[in-house]
Amino acid sequence: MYFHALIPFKPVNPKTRLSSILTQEEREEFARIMLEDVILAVRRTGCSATLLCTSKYECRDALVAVRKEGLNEAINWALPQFHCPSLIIMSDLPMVTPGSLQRVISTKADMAIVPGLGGGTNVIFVKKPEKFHVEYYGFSFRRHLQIAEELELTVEIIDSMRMSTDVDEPADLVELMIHGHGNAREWLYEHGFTLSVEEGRVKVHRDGKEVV
Ligand SMILES: Nc1nc2c(ncn2[C@@H]2O[C@H](COP(=O)(O)OP(=O)(O)OP(=O)(O)O)[C@@H](O)[C@H]2O)c(=O)[nH]1
Ligand SMILES: C[C@H](OP(=O)(O)O)C(=O)O
Repeated sequence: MYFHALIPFKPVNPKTRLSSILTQEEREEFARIMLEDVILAVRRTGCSATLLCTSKYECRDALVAVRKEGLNEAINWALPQFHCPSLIIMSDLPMVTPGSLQRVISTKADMAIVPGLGGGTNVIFVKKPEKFHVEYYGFSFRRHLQIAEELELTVEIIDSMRMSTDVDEPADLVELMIHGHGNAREWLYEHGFTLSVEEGRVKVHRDGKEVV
């Protein structure tokens, strides 16, 4: 099946919730590397990708549309232009694999959705994107199910640790450092992050100092 992926991406000052452990320059580099891991997984499923970027961005492996409006507005601008099954996937899912995406795109339902940690939405696959719209932020997972119900779409909810773990908060690094496989995980180790076990709990250190 041919399908297309939309990946929203904020290249400048991204991942502010990681500001306590990464400088702005590091967050920009880390966000870019997570995005590259996501693009690689998407392309390995045979899918092409378009980035919806808030500012100018060079990418060899995807088309880039610069959209300065907010996340919802950018995606809702793009959706009606796609006349094939479409994937909307966040750029901060560096644990995603082609196999986990394959489960999403092979759904028999009209739509598949993967929740994010804390009520968000990490992946949506919709067979008729021109009819759909998104409402991210807050309890967006519930809102996207409501939108599907209003449109009378059948929905498959996909239970996947790899795709549900978006890297937002310092504590999310633990999962990436344990279960990651790509360049984002490598980047953390190369930049001095390590794991240790103290009093039965897994902790993250950077250059010997506990950060999580
Ligand atoms: N096109 C577009 N994408 C966005 C925008 N804000 C965030 N994104 C992307 O949307 C996805 C989810 O965003 P967040 O998890 O909130 O990422 P973030 O805004 O970089 O992180 P925080 O500053 O910690 O909230 C990521 O792929 C971001 O790169 C925006 O205003 N426009
Ligand atoms: C965009 C938002 O992401 P979060 O802020 O939960 O990472 C959401 O999934 O609705």
